[in-house]
Amino acid sequence: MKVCVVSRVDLKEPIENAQSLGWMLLENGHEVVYEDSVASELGYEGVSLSSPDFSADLIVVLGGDGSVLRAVRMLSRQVPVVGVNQGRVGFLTDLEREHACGVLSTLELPLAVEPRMRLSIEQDGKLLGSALNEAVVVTSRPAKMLQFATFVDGNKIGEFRADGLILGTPTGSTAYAMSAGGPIVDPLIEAFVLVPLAPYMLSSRPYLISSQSEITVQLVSSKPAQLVLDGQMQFDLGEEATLVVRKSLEPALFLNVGRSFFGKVEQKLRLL
Ligand SMILES: NC(=O)c1ccc[n+]([C@@H]2O[C@H](COP(=O)([O-])OP(=O)(O)OC[C@H]3O[C@@H](n4cnc5c(N)ncnc54)[C@H](O)[C@@H]3O)[C@@H](O)[C@H]2O)c1
Ligand SMILES: Nc1ncnc2c1ncn2[C@@H]1O[C@H](COP(=O)(O)OP(=O)(O)OP(=O)(O)O)[C@@H](O)[C@H]1O
Repeated sequence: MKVCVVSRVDLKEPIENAQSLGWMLLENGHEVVYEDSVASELGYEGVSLSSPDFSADLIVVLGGDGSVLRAVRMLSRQVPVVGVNQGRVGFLTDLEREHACGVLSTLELPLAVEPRMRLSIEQDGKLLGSALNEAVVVTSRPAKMLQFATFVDGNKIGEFRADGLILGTPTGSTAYAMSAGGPIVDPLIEAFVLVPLAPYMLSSRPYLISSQSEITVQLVSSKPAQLVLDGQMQFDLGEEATLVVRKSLEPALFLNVGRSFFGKVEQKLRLL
């Protein structure tokens, strides 16, 4: 099996662990490559996840949620990913450090994989990018409200004023959408979660919408706004921008290590 090791590079410990994990995998007969940024820290030649000819059977990410989101985003083509928690929360990292070597040394092909829905976001027919957690539209000017009109398959579902709007996936339902009052969604369900951010109305409810639908978000106000994908990619939206969001044809692929989603909700999110 060919394994690509990715690590956050802002801390020494994950880089050292990436090295020892790589050695352990080699001893177990696997081929090991390192992603460019960690490879350069270790003095190796690395591989780029975004290269069109990148290939691996598995990507092991040492880091937190940001590192997993980053790795999935960089991939030119989705391959199975598993995170080893070296972050604060690590909700998307299914392996804790103490169990990582034990689990990874016993892996064999074919791997058990869980597809995770992603979003595909377009503006004026042009693809802006994909998101595993969410697309957020927020005002560029703090404490100013935006006005949105939202449509599902062309049918208007509402027009409201708010600080912003989150359009998330089940994977993202435990992230920003949760903080904004959205439901926790089992990632085995495929759906969009639409949650307004601080809507200016007496009552507002989040929506759970079929993944087969096409969602349109229209900025009615002409105030400056930004689109942020997974907290990592930012776009300035022009006046009265219209975004179309669909289910991406390429889901992220998470290695299934048998960790219960609801167990993680209890262990990692109850006492944040
Ligand atoms: N108020 C909020 O809750 C809020 C605000 C901004 C961004 N975010 C989230 O941060 C994500 C980016 O993560 P980052 O680590 O690069 O940024 P970050 O460093 O700002 O941390 C965001 C926090 O959200 C957690 N998180 C991220 N994805 C998660 C998921 N799917 N389930 C549960 N927890 C999750 C991370 O562990 C981290 O503690 C964005 O996609 C967004 O969902 C949350
Ligand atoms: N290989 C990398 N190269 C450069 N920056 C990286 C790399 N991996 C991660 N980062 C950045 O390092 C920072 C910390 O990463 P990460 O989100 O994984 O840890 P955390 O915030 O401690 O954990 P969590 O998100 O689980 O709470 C983030 O800003 C992330 O984008």
